[in-house]
Amino acid sequence: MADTRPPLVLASASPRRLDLLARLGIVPERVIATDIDETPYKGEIPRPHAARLALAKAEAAAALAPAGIMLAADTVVGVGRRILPKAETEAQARDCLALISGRKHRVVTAVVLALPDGRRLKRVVESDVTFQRMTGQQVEDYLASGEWHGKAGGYAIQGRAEQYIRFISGSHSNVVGLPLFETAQLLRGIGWLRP
Ligand SMILES: Cc1cn([C@H]2C[C@H](O)[C@@H](COP(=O)(O)OP(=O)(O)OP(=O)(O)O)O2)c(=O)[nH]c1=O
Repeated sequence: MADTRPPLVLASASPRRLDLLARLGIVPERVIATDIDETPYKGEIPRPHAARLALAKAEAAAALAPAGIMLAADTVVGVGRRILPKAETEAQARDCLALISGRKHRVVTAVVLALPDGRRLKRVVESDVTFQRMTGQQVEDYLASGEWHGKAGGYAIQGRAEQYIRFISGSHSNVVGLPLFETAQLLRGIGWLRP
């Protein structure tokens, strides 16, 4: 039977999100990389920040592909009320690691669907990640790997950082960048995926 569903557009430049979607059996019709300002507002805390940016990415893509269903997400690493940066320099990554080493932090991913009829659906998912206390040598080794580059909180659970992660509470895919359980639920809710 012909597929009459609106095309699904991934509003993200992240190769990880494409890979995660593939695990739901989904290959988006199109990928639109958005370029929005990701600077937190003054005093903005992780959860509303992630939700605001995911919606902004969805809206930016919807303006380019109004007939499609936009799927956008934003992942933020928070320590308390503080939002850690996407580490662009080694110094930033070092600061992030110093903050998360030996303690628990929160990873928040907001997922937004923007539908052609104007509806906007959102789920915000939180996972807690506990790092062991990293030795100075471990920090140096990790920095030398370069895996921190461009990553929220200065690490990527899907790489060698996982050896320092003692415990995770919540969704692993959420930490990587797209919570698969909730994303599938959203897509089933609009009838795009079979129940
Ligand atoms: C904590 C953590 C973050 N990250 C990364 C994923 C993202 O690159 C980054 C969060 O930034 P995002 O702004 O959510 O995503 P992005 O810049 O990769 O893509 P786009 O904005 O186009 O959707 O942190 C990991 O890959 N693994 C992890 O364990």
